[in-house]
Amino acid sequence: MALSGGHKDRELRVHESLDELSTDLADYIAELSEASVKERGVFAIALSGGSLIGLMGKLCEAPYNKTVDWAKWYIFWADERVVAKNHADSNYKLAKDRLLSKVPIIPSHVHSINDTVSAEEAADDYEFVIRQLVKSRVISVSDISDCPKFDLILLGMGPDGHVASLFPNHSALEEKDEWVTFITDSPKPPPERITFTLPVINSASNVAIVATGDSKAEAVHLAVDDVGSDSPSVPAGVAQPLKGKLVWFLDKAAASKLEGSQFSA
Ligand SMILES: O=C(O)[C@H](O)[C@@H](O)[C@H](O)[C@H](O)COP(=O)(O)O
Repeated sequence: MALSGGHKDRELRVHESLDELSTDLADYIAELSEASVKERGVFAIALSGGSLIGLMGKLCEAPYNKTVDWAKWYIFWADERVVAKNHADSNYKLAKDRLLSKVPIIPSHVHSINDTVSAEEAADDYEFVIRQLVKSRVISVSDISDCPKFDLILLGMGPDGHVASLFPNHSALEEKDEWVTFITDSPKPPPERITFTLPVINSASNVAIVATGDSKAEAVHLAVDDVGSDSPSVPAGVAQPLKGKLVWFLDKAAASKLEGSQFSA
C-alpha cells in the first residue's frame, strides 16, 4: 500500500516497490485518459525519456491494453534529444520500442520532433506543430497564460533535480516567451536537446514527476520540502502547475530524505 501525503494541488505517492509504483502509475494515467476523453474527446499526453518509460510498461498489459481508448491519444515529448529517430539516445525510439508499438495508437497522433534539422530549428518546428494542434483544440489552451494546456505531462527527474531538459542554473529555465526551447550544452549527454519551457509545464492540467532510487533522494528533498531560499533549489521544485495538479511518484529510496518521519527509510 502506498503512503500518500500532500498539500494544495500537490500529492506525494510513496511506494514500497517499483512493481507497486508501476501499477499505480498505469492506473493514474488510465484514469486521466478516461476523464480527458470523456470531457474533450482526446487525451494529449507528453512523455519524457529515461526510466519513466520502463515504469509505464504496465499500460501495455491487461487490463489497460484493452480498456484505454488508445485511438484518442495524442503523444508529444516534453523533451527530446536531437538525434535521429532510430538512434539509441532518442526518447522517441525508447517510447516506441517499449510502449507505443505495443498498443493501438494511431501513428499520425504521435508527434515526434523533426530529426533532420538543427536543435534550434527542431524546437521552432515543434512549437509550430503544437500551435496548430492548439488551434484545432487537440491540445487545450490555458485560460491563465497563452500556453498550451496538456492533459498530462510526464516527467522523470535526474539526480541533479532536472526535469524535461531544464537543468539547474541553465538559462533555458528562465525562458518565458517560447513554448519549446533548445539547448546545445546538456550536462547529461547527448548535449543537444529540445525541451518544453516552464510556462508550458506549469500550464498543464496534470504533471507527474516519477523518481526512484537513492540517487534521487537529495533532489526530491530539495524539490518537495520547504527548504528555504538559502538552500539550492532544483528545477523539479519549480514544476508546479498553476491551476493543475502535480503528483510525485516515488519509491521509498527516493523518498528517504523527505522531511517527516512517515517517508523516512
Ligand atoms: O532526455 C532525458 O534524459 C529525459 O527526458 C530526462 O528528463 C529524464 O527523464 C531524466 O533525466 C530522468 O532520467 P532517469 O529516470 O533515467 O534518471
